[in-house]
Amino acid sequence: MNKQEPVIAIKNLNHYYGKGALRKQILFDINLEIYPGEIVIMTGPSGSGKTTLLSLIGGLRSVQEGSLKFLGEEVFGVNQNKLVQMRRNIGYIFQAHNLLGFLTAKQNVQMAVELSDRISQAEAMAKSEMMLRAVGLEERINYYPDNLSGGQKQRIAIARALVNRPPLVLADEPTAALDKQSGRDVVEIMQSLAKNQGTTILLVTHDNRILDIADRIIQMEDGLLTRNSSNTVIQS
Ligand SMILES: Nc1ncnc2c1ncn2[C@@H]1O[C@H](COP(=O)(O)OP(=O)(O)OP(=O)(O)O)[C@@H](O)[C@H]1O
Repeated sequence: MNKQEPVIAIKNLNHYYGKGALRKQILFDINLEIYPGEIVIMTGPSGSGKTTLLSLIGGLRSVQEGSLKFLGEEVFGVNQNKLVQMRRNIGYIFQAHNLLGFLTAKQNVQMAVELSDRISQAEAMAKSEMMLRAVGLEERINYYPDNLSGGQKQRIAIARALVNRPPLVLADEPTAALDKQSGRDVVEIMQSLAKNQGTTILLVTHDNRILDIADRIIQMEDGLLTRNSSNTVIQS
């Protein structure tokens, strides 16, 4: 696997918040490579810099210092247009799943297809239905998010993130609001879809119960990457 070109290659990355006397370094000399098809889980205490690193990798913040390559292309120094283009190749799954309440499950997923592809509405609809079936929501495609459980909403968010088959999916605490079983279901769906599509997943979590789905676990502490090793948890 490591012979392939990395999806993400980070070298000597630093990041700061604030200006002047209030400027504070948050990330310190991060070095990290993530390869196609890998599932990487990032753990670490609150405030250690996980979300900051995830948002840099996701093109949601500009890189201030160091090198970050996405699919072989340098992200440091690029303009906002380039960042927007980069985001089209990334699926995002966040804790507050950001579904639009006035759209049904199917319309929420379909919107992501229509935004990124120049395909017909019929095709977009078919793709969305197929994806919602893949996450086990075939009975709920015409429901509005308000009438669905937390786990079901998170599954729509997964369908939306994966429907365009992006090379990279970023997930920030995708199970935080879910009970044990729903959390498990959600990550197993992500895992199997990712393995089928060859998608790379980087997932931030405090949830120790899902560590076994990772190929690799990395840990942040006080802005430093303190662990970067293959997962030794027995895979179920
Ligand atoms: N926009 C911001 N402006 C200033 N400081 C910030 C900003 N965002 C985060 N921070 C600070 O940067 C540090 C790292 O925050 P970050 O959200 O990356 O940590 P985290 O590991 O994701 O935490 P959590 O697990 O609680 O989400 C914290 O000390 C936080 O207070």
